[in-house]
Amino acid sequence: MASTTDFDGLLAGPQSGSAPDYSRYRVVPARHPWRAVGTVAAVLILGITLHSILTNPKWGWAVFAQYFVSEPVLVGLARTVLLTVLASIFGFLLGGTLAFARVSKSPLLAGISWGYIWLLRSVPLIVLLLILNNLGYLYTTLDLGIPYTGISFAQYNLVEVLSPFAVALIGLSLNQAAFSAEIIRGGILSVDQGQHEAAAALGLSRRRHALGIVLPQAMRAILPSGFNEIIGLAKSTSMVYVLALPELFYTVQVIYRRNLEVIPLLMVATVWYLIIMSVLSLIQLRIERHYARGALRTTPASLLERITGRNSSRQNKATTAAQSPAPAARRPLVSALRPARQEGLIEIHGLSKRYGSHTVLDNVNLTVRPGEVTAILGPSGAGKSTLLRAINHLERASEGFIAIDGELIGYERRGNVLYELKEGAIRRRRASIGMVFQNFNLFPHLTVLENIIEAPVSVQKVPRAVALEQARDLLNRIGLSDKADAYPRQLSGGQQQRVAIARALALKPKVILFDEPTSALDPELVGEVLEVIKELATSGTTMVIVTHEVGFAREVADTVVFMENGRVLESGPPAQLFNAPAHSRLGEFLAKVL
Ligand SMILES: Nc1ncnc2c1ncn2[C@@H]1O[C@H](COP(=O)(O)OP(=O)(O)OP(=O)(O)O)[C@@H](O)[C@H]1O
Repeated sequence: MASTTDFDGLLAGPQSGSAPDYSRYRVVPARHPWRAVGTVAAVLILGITLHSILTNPKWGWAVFAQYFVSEPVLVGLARTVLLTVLASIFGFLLGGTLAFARVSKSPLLAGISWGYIWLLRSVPLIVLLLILNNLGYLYTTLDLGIPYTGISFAQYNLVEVLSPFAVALIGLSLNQAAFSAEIIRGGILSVDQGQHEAAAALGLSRRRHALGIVLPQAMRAILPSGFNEIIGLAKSTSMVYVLALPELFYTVQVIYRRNLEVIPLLMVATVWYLIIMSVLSLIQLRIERHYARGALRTTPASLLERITGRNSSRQNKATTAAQSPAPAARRPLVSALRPARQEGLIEIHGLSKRYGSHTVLDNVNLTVRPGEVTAILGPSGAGKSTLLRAINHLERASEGFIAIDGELIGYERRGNVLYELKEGAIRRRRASIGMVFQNFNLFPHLTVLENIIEAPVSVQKVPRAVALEQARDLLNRIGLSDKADAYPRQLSGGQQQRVAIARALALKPKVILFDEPTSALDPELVGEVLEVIKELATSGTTMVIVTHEVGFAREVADTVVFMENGRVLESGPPAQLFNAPAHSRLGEFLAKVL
C-alpha cells in the first residue's frame, strides 16, 4: 500500500513545479474481506449439502444409475426434446407473424393478432390440451376443399390425425405463439424510430426492413425473455401427461408407480431437465453474443476466449484494423457522383402540413433548381425538418404537391387524374433522393461497408461485389478507408456522419437532403462533416440543407430560404439575405445567431 510519505510525494510534484515520478509507485488492488467470507460460507454449505445427498442411502443412487439411461427414460427424453424444439420453432414463427401483424398499420391484422393473444393467454395450457384432445368428438372428419360447395380434395379421420403427440405439439405451439408474440413485439418496439426512418429513406423493401434491419436489433431485447419462454416450455411439456403421452416426466411416473422408488426416479427426471436447461443456456449465450455485434463498442469475450485469454471476435478485429497504417491516397469526392446533368429540379406548390389543428407547414411554395445548393434557416419549430421530410415523403402532405424532375412525390399523374402511389412505388422513387439525418441513423448491427452497400444491393440490385468496390471507393474519398470493417458505435460522431453521407451517396441520388447534419456533433467534429458537404456542393448534385450553421450557409449555398411558423418568409442568394434582409424577422434572427 502507498505509504503516507509516498502520497505526500505524489502531491508534492505539481506543487513544486516538477511532475512526480509515477513509475515508482506500486498499485495494490482493493481487497474485499467480506466477499471472501461469503465465498467460503457458500462453498461450505454446498459441500455439506452434496455430502449429505451423496452419502444418504435413502436417495437411492443405485436405482438412479439403473434408470438414468434406460430405454424407456431415453425414449421419454427424446419426446420431451422433440416437443420442445418443434413447439419453440412453430411457436416463434407464428409468434413473429402475430407480432408483425400487431404493429402493422392494418387495424384488421392488428385486431386479429390482439384477439389471438388475448384468447390464448387467457386459456390455461392444460385446458387447451384437453379441448384439442376432444376435437375428434366435435368434428369426426377433416375436409380439405372449398367450403359450402361440396368440393373436397382430401378427407381425414380427425381422431386418427390428432394423435397424442400431434395434440401436444399443436397445443404447446399455439400457447407458445401467444407469449412469444408479445416478447417479439417488445423487441420490435425497442428499436429506435430513426432506424425505421433510415430504412424508409433508403427505399428498403418491407421484408428487408423487417428482417434485415428491425429484427436483428430487436433480438437483443427478445433473447433473454425468449429463452425464458423456451425453458418454461421445456418444463411445460410435462403437462402433456394429461394426454397419456409418455414424455420424460410421464415415463418416470409410470416406473415409480410400479417399483415405488419415487425419489430416485424423480432425480432421474430432474437431472435430465438440468441437462436440457444447461444446453439451452449455452445456446442462449452463443446467440446473444452473435446479436451483440455492433451494440457495444467492444464485444465481451466468450467463455472460451476468457479461459484461453484470446479475443478473436470480428468486432475487435475491426478495432485493430482501425488502427492500421494510413490507407492509399484519398481521391476527390466529386468525381464519385453521377456526372453533372440537369437533374434534380425540386418544385413545391402550396404545401401544407397539419398535425390535428396545429399547422406546421402553411402554403409553402419553393423551387430548387438542378445542381443548386439550398440552405434552409429559421428558428426552432419553424417547420424546416418537416419540409425536408415531406420532400422525401417521410411526412405526407396535408395539401399541395412536391415534384422532382416533374415526377410527383407520392402520386402518379395520368391525364388529369392523380393516383396515389402504393408503398412499393414510393420506396422505388425514394432511391433517387438521398437523406442524411441529424442523428446519423446508421444501422448499428452492420459494419460501415455493410451500411453503405445495403441499399444498392437490396434496392437497386447492384451485384454485391460491385457494390463493395464502389463502397470502398466512397470510403476512400471521405477519408475512412481504414474503418470499413468497424461498427458505427466504434466511430466518432463526425466519422459516423461521414459514413451516413457515403451511404446516401451510394445510391447516386439526384437530390440529397441534409437534416441538421452537424447539430448532434461536438464543435470540434463539425468541421470535418462540413468539409465533405462543401466538396459535394461543387458536384452538381441538388442539395437541400437544413442547418443552424449560418457561416456555412453563406459560404456554400446558392440560395438561402428563411422560414418561420411554417412559412417561407424570404429566399434568395446569401449575399442578398445576409447583407440586406427584406423581412424584419430575418434581421432579428440574424442579429441573434451571428
Ligand atoms: N409528429 C408530430 N406531431 C405533432 N407535431 C409535430 C410532429 N412533428 C413535428 N411537429 C411540430 O411541428 C413543428 C415543426 O417541427 P420541425 O421539426 O419541422 O421544426 P424545425 O424547424 O425543424 O425545428 P428545429 O430547428 O428545432 O429542429 C414543431 O412545432 C413540432 O412540435
